[in-house]
Amino acid sequence: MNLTIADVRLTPILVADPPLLNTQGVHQPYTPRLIVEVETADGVVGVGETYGDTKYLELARPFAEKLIGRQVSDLNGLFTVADEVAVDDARVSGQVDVGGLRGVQTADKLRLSVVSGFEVACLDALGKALGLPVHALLGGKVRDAVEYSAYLFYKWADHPAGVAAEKDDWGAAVDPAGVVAQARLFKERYGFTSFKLKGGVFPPDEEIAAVRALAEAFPGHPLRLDPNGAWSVATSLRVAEELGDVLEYLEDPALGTAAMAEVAAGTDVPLATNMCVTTFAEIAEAFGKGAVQVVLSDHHYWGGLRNTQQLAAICRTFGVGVSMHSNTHLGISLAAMTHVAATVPDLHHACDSHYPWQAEDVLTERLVFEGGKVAVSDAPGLGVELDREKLRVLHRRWLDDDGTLRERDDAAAMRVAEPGWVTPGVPRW
Ligand SMILES: O=C([O-])[C@@H](O)[C@@H](O)[C@H](O)[C@@H](O)C(=O)[O-]
Ligand SMILES: [Mg+2]
Repeated sequence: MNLTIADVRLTPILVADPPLLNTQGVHQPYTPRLIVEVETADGVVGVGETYGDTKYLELARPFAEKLIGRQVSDLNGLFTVADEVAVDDARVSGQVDVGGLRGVQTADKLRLSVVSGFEVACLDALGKALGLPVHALLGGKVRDAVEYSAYLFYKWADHPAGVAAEKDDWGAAVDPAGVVAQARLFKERYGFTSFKLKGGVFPPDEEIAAVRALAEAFPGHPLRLDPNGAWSVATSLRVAEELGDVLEYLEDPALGTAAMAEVAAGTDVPLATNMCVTTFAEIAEAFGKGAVQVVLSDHHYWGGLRNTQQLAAICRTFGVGVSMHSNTHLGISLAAMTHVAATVPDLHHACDSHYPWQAEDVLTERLVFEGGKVAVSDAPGLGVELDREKLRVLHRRWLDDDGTLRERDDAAAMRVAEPGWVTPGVPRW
């Protein structure tokens, strides 16, 4: 068996995305992702996926060249190689990613986001070569299915008139009744039993009313609200007080560790984050201050599946919960999330996933949620197969784009509907 990396292919794509609202604005009609393929000298191909904005591509290209001749089994070596890839300072100093939605922006985090795509591709190739599923390479699954939550968004029925976009069949959701109707659809289509609402879109009282409506429609079901740091400490505490009886946790109510610590000190509602703890360097302060009770790992920016396991071990040590964050992603990443989640013993919350919003994928068969869960595949590697024709079509879309959609920019998308729109200052309420 020859595990030497003989070829690496990078395919940036644009994937259709519905008009989902958040505190920054609205999703663009197409969003960038990067598909990574690693091929061994024996012709075994492993696939990975990560963020596709230009700054990730800029790093992925030199990184890919350095991998030729290395072993797909050399997962630790990926971090050494990453350190050799220069990050343009202009990409990080004073910069935020998607208006701050992905937390702090550092050179290391950019590198790790690139590493994760390659790590998953190497694990997939290694698993296929050895005849083992990825979860086995990570130490073995402790559960046969991984639970996900319905990721509810305020949403328009369509992208603004005149904008080239794919039509979706979810309809609009701009008030409590719309949110409940969307939740019912999620339950009907995928069997989800816990619900997360992306907040920070409307004044807090409207979002409180939406969560109350969800609690009435789905009594006893775990509920979460995530305004992406849009609220002041006082507002966060008021929301916690009003919804404390129905919330499983409140996610990033206020921005930054200091504000989160203040909120945490004033409420018994657990706080979750995918914004103030997104790197190992941020853990000590946040845990020391008791700022967060659940860390939502995103294996893309934490540096892959094995780093996610390390994060889970640190969380366990400090009595902090762990679950998973999601940003727009396709089936390769859902498969990767499912494999690693299957290996984490203390996973007590359903993971997030945007996957139901992505009608397009690059796989021959979509992953399926049954009863809100994805079954953990025991097939070699990730257990997914790349559909080259679908990949070609989505890549063509990326090639044809004039550059405007190659960077995620929710504020720019909002300006199409509201020309004066600027990214709201924080706290917004
Ligand atoms: O897709 C969105 O609009 C979300 O707001 C996303 O960008 C966040 O990273 C995320 O899902 C979250 O939980 O904060
Ligand atoms: Mg969040």
